[in-house]
Amino acid sequence: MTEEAPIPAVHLSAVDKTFGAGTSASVTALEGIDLTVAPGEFVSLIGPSGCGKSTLMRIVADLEQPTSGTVAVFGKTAKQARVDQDYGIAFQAAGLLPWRTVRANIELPLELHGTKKAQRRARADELLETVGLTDFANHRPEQLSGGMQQRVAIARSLAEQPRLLLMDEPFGALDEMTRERMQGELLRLAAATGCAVVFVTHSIPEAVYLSDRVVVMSPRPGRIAEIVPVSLGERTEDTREAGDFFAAVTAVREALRGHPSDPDAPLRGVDLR
Ligand SMILES: Nc1ncnc2c1ncn2[C@@H]1O[C@H](COP(=O)(O)OP(=O)(O)OP(=O)(O)O)[C@@H](O)[C@H]1O
Repeated sequence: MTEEAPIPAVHLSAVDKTFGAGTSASVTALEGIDLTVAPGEFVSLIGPSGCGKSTLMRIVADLEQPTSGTVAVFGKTAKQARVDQDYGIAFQAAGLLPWRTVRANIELPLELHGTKKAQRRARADELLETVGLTDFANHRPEQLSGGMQQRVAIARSLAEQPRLLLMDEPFGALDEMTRERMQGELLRLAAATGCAVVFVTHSIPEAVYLSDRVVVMSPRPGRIAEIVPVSLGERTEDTREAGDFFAAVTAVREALRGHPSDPDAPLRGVDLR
């Protein structure tokens, strides 16, 4: 008996997106995107500024509609998946409510879905501990550093234990040390909950460190130029120093440049460090 393939976390087929179609200001942001993300898989999107990474994430999150093509999230329409809270979102700007405490921000998605107070509190305590902010539960976002605010946003995105996390440059505002620590924490959380992650970044090493596959996009109109598989096994302190790690970084860099023989090709908006 053959085993049936599990329903993908995300399945995009022939997705195009044109903003302002039919006007003189028409912009084709995405063209012919085919992408499947398996349950529990970690996939990063990387590409030059304006290549449509955020647009792609917004389409999966049902915040934007494709001009053509189909989108399925756990086999459902993007809209149904949103209604069913199948995914958590942590996008660039932390998007916290300034008048709510850290705890109340983390509890918000649970509150909106009618979770009882005691359960909300218990879940928030757990998440505060996970992101190392227990001592700041009663602070307001403005009393925290940018990195701490990002961690609150990540805790909030995990509140409902989603099977899928959509993260658009969540670590962009963090200093290097905090960023590396958060990368480790994210991998631990993803492994512990088994959730799939789609992650936008401008950093090649970050994409390689985190991902099972790195999706390299071409300049606008954004197409998938190449998908680079990363087989580094379990990440440890030493992973970033390993030869395999540098080989994968080089593979992504070359895919971004289009071909290896053109080292000076422009890579606007991509951090090569
Ligand atoms: N709401 C919108 N209306 C019109 N054009 C848009 C809209 N949103 C995005 N675009 C255009 O679509 C293209 C892709 O934008 P998008 O933000 O998805 O790129 P990105 O790869 O995430 O860029 P960056 O790396 O700089 O964040 C850009 O040319 C942008 O100007």
